[in-house]
Formats: sequence, C-alpha cells, structure tokens
Amino acid sequence: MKIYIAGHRGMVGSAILRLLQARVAAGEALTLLTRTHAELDLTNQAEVQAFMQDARPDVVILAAAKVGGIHANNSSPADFIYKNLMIECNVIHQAHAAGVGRLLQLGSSCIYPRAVAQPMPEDALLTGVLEPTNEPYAIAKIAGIKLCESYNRQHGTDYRSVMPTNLYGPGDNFHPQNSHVLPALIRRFHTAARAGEKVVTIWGSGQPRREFLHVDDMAEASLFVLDLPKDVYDANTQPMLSHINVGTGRDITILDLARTVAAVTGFDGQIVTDPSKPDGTMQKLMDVTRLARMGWQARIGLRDGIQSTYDWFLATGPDALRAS
Ligand SMILES: NC(=O)C1=CN([C@@H]2O[C@H](COP(=O)(O)OP(=O)(O)OC[C@H]3O[C@@H](n4cnc5c(N)ncnc54)[C@H](OP(=O)(O)O)[C@@H]3O)[C@@H](O)[C@H]2O)C=CC1
Ligand SMILES: C[C@H]1O[C@H](OP(=O)(O)OP(=O)(O)OC[C@H]2O[C@@H](n3cnc4c(=O)[nH]c(N)nc43)[C@H](O)[C@@H]2O)[C@@H](O)[C@@H](O)C1=O
Repeated sequence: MKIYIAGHRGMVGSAILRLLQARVAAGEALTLLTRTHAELDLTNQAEVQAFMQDARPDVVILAAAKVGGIHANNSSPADFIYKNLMIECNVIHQAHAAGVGRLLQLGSSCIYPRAVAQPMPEDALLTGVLEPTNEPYAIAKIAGIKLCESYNRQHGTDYRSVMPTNLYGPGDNFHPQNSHVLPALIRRFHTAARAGEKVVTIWGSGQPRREFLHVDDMAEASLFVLDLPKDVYDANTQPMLSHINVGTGRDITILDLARTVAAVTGFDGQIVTDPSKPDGTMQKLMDVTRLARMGWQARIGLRDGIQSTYDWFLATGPDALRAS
C-alpha cells in the first residue's frame, strides 16, 4: 500500500511519518511517499495534479497547511484562508481524480463557534458565529470537512476528518510572534531563566482556557481513525457530520499553563499579563466522547509532555528552530 503524507516535515506530519516508519520497520508492506514544500507546492493545482497522477497513492494523509498562532492568524488572514483552501481543494480533488479511495485530513478545534457550550461536541459545527481572530482559517478548515463529505456523498470515497485541539511537541514552531502559545512560552521562559530576568510577560488576560494535546498522541489518533473499518467509522459519524474531535478532554488557563512552563524551564520570577494582546476564544475544550466510544484516548499528560518538549527544544538548540 502506498501512503502519501502531505506535510511530512511539519510537527504533525513528521510524528505521523515516525509511526508509519516504525510500522515499515516492523514488517508492514507500506510504501511511504513524501514531497517537501520546495518539491511540491500544494497550492499549485497543476503540480498537485501531476504528482497524484504519477504517484497514484492508495491513501493520502493531509497534514500540510498554513498554520500559526493567534497573532499570525490575525495579521495574515488572507494567507490563512487562501493557502488552506487551495491546499485542501487541490489535494482532495486531485486525490479523487487519481483514484485515491482513502484520505485523512486534519482540521482544527477553531471550526466551532466562539461562544458555544463547553465541551464542544462535533454537532456544534455551524451553529454560531466564529472567533474573529481566526475566522478565515476556520472557514478554510470547515471547507475541508465539507469537501471530504461531498466527495464521499457524490463519489463514494472514504475521506475522513479529524479535528485536533491545540497541539504541541517536538518539531513545533517556536517563533516568538507567529507560534502558538505553548512553544512561545517555552522559548520566552527559557530565555528569561537563562538571562536571569525577573519578569516574563504573557499575551492577553491569562484567563482563556485551552486544551493541549501532545503531537505523538495526535499522530496515534490520526492513524487510529484512518485504520478504523469503514462500517465502524460510518456507524459513529454521519454523512454530513463526519469529523471526529481529538483532544484530552481537559483544559487549563493560560496563566496556569505559564506557571507550568515557568516551573519546567526553571524561571522563578514574576509573570505579568499584557491586556493589549488578544485573548481569542475564552474557552476551547473538545468533547471527545465520539473518539473515546471508538476506543482511543490520549496518554501523555501535560506536565510530562511539556518537559519532554522542553528537552527536545534544548537538544535541538535555538539555531535549528524555524525562522518564520
Ligand atoms: N499545531 C497546532 O496546534 C494545530 C494544528 N492543526 C492542524 O494540523 C495540521 C498540521 O499542523 P502542524 O504540523 O502543526 O503545522 P506545521 O506548520 O508544523 O506543518 C505544516 C506543514 O505543511 C507544509 N506546507 C504548508 N504549506 C504548504 C504548501 N503550499 N505546499 C506544501 N507543503 C506545505 C509546511 O511546509 P513549510 O514549513 O515548508 O511551509 C509544513 O511542513 C494542519 O492541518 C493544522 O491546521 C490543528 C489544530 C492545532
Ligand atoms: C490551534 C489554534 O491556534 C490559534 O488559536 P488560539 O488557541 O487562540 O492560539 P494561541 O496558541 O496563539 O493562543 C492561545 C492563547 O494564549 C495566549 N498567549 C499568551 N501568551 C502568548 C504568546 O506568547 N503567544 C501566543 N501565540 N499566544 C499567547 C493568547 O493570547 C491566547 O489567549 C489559532 O491559530 C486557531 O486557528 C487554532 O487552530
């Protein structure tokens, strides 16, 4: 079986690739196809068409996307909606055109309305107004779900969607402005602890609540959902409500997260908030009942996950981190 992993150098794609490589090493007859962004620009329809027609994968895992934290989303909304729509349209349509029967694409918890009841079940989709700081990205991610559902309904494909909560882990983007909160705080607290600084500032009020899932758990959940027999997936989803939430089912305030990162990195000074920066959604907690019913749950606790991610950060060194 030939599996194409789109986005294999990203945080999630590389974690999925590690799991699949382990399966190959254990004797599974899998051929893993990868292309870097430089080799194949997934926003380019002609390039994606040529690749799919030539490579003819049996299965596609779509983990490539334009990804970033609250500031990146808020300041480059055109990039987030345009690139993500183009990637999804090209990969999903050209996969179908090349006869790919099975596909898994990754969305995001930001697809749900900003003021929805918590925890958020899958059927909260399209029931209210989205969070403005990431509405363009969320619209693209909702389109990804609807693309998969539409191809399934019209063409009988088996294209599945998983909706991860906020992720973190090895391979994350630690950029000071463009990253998500957890890698941003690891870098900021580490730098402050090393420099002997007495104050670290975090964005917003510190009161928003977020749920954090380690990327190795996410990779496991992705393959779990991809591997589910079709009758099991179909029995637990609906043709027009087919996505599956992936999370831990537990959340934490940003201030408590900052305290945890401070402890892991050895920072013992003061933490102050910066209310001039946006809070975004006040709470984002996944209802993970659907996935739990099918037999999967997260294993890596937040404190352990932050510690191992910090160990990876230290081993990798700031110079090897992403530049944008
Ligand atoms: N990180 C998180 O907290 C969350 C992530 N997700 C979703 O999970 C998926 C993976 O995210 P994550 O691994 O964190 O993101 P990363 O930014 O780590 O990885 C994304 C990958 O996609 C590649 N890529 C982007 N644009 C293109 C393009 N035009 N052509 C080819 N490759 C491209 C990137 O390559 P390059 O770097 O060279 O551009 C990169 O390797 C995404 O769908 C994301 O929306 C969902 C919820 C939370
Ligand atoms: C995964 C998810 O990620 C984004 O949504 P978000 O959850 O709001 O993401 P975030 O991680 O950037 O922020 C979480 C909270 O943390 C606060 N915060 C404090 N200090 C820093 C800080 O230094 N950096 C960042 N980035 N945030 C900080 C910040 O103000 C906010 O209150 C979207 O891309 C969305 O589309 C999406 O899918």
